[in-house]
Amino acid sequence: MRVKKLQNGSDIRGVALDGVEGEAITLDAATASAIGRAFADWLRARNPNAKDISVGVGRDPRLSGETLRDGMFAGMVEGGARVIDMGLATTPACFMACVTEGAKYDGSVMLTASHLPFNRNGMKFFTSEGGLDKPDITDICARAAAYVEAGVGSVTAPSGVVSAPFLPTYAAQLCDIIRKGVNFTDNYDKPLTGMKIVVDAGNGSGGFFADMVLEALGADTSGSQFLDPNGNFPNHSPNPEDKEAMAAGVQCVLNAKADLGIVFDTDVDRSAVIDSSGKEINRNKLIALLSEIVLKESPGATIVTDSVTSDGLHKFITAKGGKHVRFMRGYKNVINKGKELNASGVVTPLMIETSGHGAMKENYDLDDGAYLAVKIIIEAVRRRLANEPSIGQVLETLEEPLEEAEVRLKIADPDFKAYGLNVIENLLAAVNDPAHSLFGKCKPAPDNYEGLRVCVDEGDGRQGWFLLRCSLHDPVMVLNFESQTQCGVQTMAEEFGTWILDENYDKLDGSAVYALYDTKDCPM
Ligand SMILES: O=P(O)(O)OC[C@H]1O[C@H](O)[C@H](O)[C@@H](O)[C@@H]1O
Repeated sequence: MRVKKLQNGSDIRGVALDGVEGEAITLDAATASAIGRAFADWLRARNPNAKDISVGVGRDPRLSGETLRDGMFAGMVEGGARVIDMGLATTPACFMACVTEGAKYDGSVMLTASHLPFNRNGMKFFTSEGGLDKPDITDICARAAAYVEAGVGSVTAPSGVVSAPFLPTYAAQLCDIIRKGVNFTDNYDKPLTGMKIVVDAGNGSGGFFADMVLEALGADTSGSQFLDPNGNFPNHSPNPEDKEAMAAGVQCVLNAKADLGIVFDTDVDRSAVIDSSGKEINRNKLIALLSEIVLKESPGATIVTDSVTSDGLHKFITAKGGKHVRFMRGYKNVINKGKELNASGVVTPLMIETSGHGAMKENYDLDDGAYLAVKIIIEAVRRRLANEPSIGQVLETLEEPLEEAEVRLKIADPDFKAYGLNVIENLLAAVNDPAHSLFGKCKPAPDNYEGLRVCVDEGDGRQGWFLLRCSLHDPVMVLNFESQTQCGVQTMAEEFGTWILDENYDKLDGSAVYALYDTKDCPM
């Protein structure tokens, strides 16, 4: 097993189960044991004087979860740690266990591969300072690789592991936040009485939110769906970016005639909501809604997002008096940028990716889908009682693109990063070259933090854009388009496709972009 290859940015990801052709297991109990021991060592190196190192381990419902957990426990105990089994958990709850009285573990691990298919699994690591960063994971993987090489590491769960489920404590914390947030109702204990809120947890870890939070606060959650944890994810991918998942959530809200619907990803670090009319509030719309909420609390504040957010979102935030920093893709990049701005005195209450990973300064800079849902619920109740327009109506001023598309172009070069950066550099030269006829009326967008975002004048005051960047992890280039014109994406794709053909990029597979214009069907 090549442990170092399992690093995926600030997480660990691998194939943990057989069953998918061509996907051999890369993350087994022995590897988990080595990683567990490495994490215990890493924590000990961080706290050399600590008498005792405690580590909590939680997991999502993946079928490989218990085997990997047992391996981790074995390695951690061999590494001298005291281990606590938190059982079914969410990623943000695992962090909260490091800062909550009564737990306050030195470290925690969440076994999850987010929304990826059933055969994958992975790990996210926390201390009281938040999620570990890329260099920390590199360090842990290097330590683990040495244990794997030396052939040490038991995979049998040690005896005496304490079981201490943390979700009830975490849910009680969320209930308290809602109670304090809506304390203008005369029913402090059950402030959601009279509200119907449904949850679609996609059979991930998020089902607890329906009974332990919403029902505990008096809401009617009947009609909620896929609350039971099931590692086969038999209904839809638990992923608020996924069209099928959102369509299922919309149907759930409409069938139940609910005031609000909430869709979680598997490990609940991401979410989206649906208003009572069935309007999907994910991606740019979710960011807009949360911006509206935080800009009321902190007028003039800065909001950090990833790079693929829409022009409409930028206008929305600035029209509300906020400042928008359109940073890079990658939730850790977005969160770290927000932390950096806050540290330098720039008020930045919200850092959020279009994927639904959203963190707030007031909540430990932690990307927590349940916390975002809590903020939106508080706002929905406030608006209802104040007879203000509903949360869906807030988004009426958010301009939405007429068409949008994302394609991924494979790079067949071992040095794919350098290859991709070179393509981007050449694209910039072509866009800046007035003699270049290819892109006609276009110019680089200001503030490109990654790749190249190109603004395209589509005539009659309309503006589209496309963004070419290197994937954070894969040997691919990612190309996003947004257009305000019918067939505008097709036009931009054709110009881009022609350009890469002219440039003879023999290691860049353009088929996904050609497919956007080979078909005469549009709009997207
Ligand atoms: O660069 P890409 O391949 O599109 O991947 C980007 C994505 O990678 C991971 O999934 C991270 O969790 C996301 O935060 C990030 O947006």
